[in-house]
Amino acid sequence: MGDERAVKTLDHQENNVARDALESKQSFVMKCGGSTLAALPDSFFEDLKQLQASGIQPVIVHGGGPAISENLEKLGIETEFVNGLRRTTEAVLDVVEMVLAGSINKQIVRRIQQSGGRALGISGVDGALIQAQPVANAAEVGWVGDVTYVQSSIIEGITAMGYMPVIAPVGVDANGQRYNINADTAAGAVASHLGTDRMIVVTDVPGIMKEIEGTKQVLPVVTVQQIEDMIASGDIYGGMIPKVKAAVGCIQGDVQEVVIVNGSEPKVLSRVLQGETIGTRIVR
Ligand SMILES: Nc1ncnc2c1ncn2[C@@H]1O[C@H](COP(=O)(O)OP(=O)(O)O)[C@@H](O)[C@H]1O
Ligand SMILES: CC(=O)N[C@@H](CCC(=O)OP(=O)(O)O)C(=O)O
Repeated sequence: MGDERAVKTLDHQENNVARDALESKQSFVMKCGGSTLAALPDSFFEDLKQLQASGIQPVIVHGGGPAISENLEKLGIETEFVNGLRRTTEAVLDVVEMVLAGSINKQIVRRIQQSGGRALGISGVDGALIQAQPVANAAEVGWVGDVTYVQSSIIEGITAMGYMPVIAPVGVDANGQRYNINADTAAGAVASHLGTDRMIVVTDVPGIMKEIEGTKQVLPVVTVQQIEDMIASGDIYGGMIPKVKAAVGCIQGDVQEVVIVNGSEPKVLSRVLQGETIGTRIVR
């Protein structure tokens, strides 16, 4: 066998072709959180299918944090989060890949197919789709990755075949090392590299909320500055932090807006795409 470690670069070709093809059609990236996956009604997937049938190309990136935690617990493997990132040992990484690229990914693909849509599941490892490097605080969190590149020609290939890609957020580097990537971070990177106009983040709350005069209200629009202030004040905390950070990261590029919505709202995706005021829009 040759020295596999000598192969240091991963494929970076043809992304411009992919971008041109996707830009000629309306596409959007949808991130679907583990908090909401099981509760998503059939009507959510029917809406997705209708969008696909009308020629819009959805690209899905999913999470699955609660299912990972459940499986780790069953196996007696300890888990903890450091600033929203799961401390990922080799043993945790095995379970992360098994759950995200296996059961959760296939569950979503099956639900889309049941609604009559066409979906193809893939993880960030396949075709080196999501290329990653260790996060800055890897000494603390272990095998957690930051995205360095997204091989978007693979996404274009899948959509050109008439399927919507369903992507599990596991990354890979040139040495074949796998990384656990926060799903919001992965979705933001996919949206940025594809250059889609919009990313829709589907979660279990109706948007970014703030207490105003004693009542919790959904903010219809927030700017990057407001997000920074709300993180500093503690109004945005926990699982909302990686979402807003991913949003801020991608709206600094080609992505025009990121919308955070509750997946149980009827026809939420098509309503966002039609420009209805729903959830929270994050704008520059
Ligand atoms: N300002 C905020 N507005 C709404 N939700 C918030 C806010 N700050 C923190 N959160 C929390 O973020 C959670 C969503 O993040 P998370 O549980 O990680 O969802 P997902 O699995 O969809 O990624 C909400 O359920 C809520 O507890
Ligand atoms: C590094 C890191 O924390 N990765 C996440 C990946 C899954 C995820 O992000 O799922 P949600 O979108 O459901 O939270 C984890 O291990 O839980």
